[in-house]
Amino acid sequence: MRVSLSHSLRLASLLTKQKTFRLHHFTTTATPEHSSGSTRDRPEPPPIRVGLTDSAGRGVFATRPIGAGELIHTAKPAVCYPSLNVLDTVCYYCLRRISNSNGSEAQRVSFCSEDCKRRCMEFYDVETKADWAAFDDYCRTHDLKYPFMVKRLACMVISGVARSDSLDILQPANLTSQMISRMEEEYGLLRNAFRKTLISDEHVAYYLSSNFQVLTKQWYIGVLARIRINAFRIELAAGLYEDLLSSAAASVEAEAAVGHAVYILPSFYNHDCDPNAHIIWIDNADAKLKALRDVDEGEELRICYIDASLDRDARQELLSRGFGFQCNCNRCLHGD
Ligand SMILES: C[S@@+](CC[C@H](N)C(=O)[O-])C[C@H]1O[C@@H](n2cnc3c(N)ncnc32)[C@H](O)[C@@H]1O
Repeated sequence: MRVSLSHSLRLASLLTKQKTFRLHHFTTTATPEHSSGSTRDRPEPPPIRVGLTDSAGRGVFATRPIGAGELIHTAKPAVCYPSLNVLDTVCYYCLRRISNSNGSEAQRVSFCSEDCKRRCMEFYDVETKADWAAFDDYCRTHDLKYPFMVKRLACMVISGVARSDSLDILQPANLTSQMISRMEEEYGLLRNAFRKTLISDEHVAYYLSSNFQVLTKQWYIGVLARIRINAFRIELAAGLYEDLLSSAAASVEAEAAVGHAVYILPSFYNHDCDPNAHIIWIDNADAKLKALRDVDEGEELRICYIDASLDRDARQELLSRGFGFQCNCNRCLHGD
């Protein structure tokens, strides 16, 4: 299907806005081999465009032939959060593994570098001023991971380092009334966490007064609905996998998850059970999108959201339950 020009332009403008207001959190770079001469310092835009597909909403298309194994682009998370069981062994900001935890007893989180610490402090300051006991306890008891990302985003918004609408461009999940009720309960705990302690802090109170009112119940539910469909579980591949060409993300032998993250551009990649691209993480939450095979100009780039080695019924069940769609990729259509 041809993409309408007005749609492309509207999307391009939205993406441009996203880039400008969140440069710190959303950057992409093209493969370095394609920069040369005077443009060396200015990375070329990635060889892709976002457009409409026939049957899967928006998708990512190659704007030139892309070779197997080529790094298509990288992406920094819009928001990420470490898995609770590795809180003391990964960087609280970028999710890099750290062998010697440098978190103090009081702080209980660690950073891999001064740079990560500095970036994180922009919003971690706000986080530490609130009382998260009830919120954290609720999430742990109910084995919920995504609300921790909303908690971080809320702190980023209050601190002024992220906009409250920074995930609005992403597709939201359809929510049942049961899901909404639970989110409302979580939201109450989030509000209380801030209410309990922030008022006494002048510095935070200042940010709170200008940024907190946008963090409504609708905001919380909207963000979670987007995280639900677009969050990636991050498993760091060892360095030697950097040049691995032939395995889909789900089949890369990786260590256990270090956390979850949401990105902007990578969220536009649709799913295929026989994908031509994959997303990998080498050192930290920075995502690398790579071509798994030669891709023609104009071809849609798709990644695999799940374990591609599962049988058709299991894949369909997972995709329907987790993402709310019926996969009609060639593999599924041929019953493979
Ligand atoms: C991460 S988003 C991908 C981008 C999305 N198409 C959009 O417009 O923002 C995932 C959603 O895209 C759609 N999708 C992705 N892969 C699909 C597929 N193979 N078949 C049908 N829908 C698909 C589903 O609605 C799914 O919930």
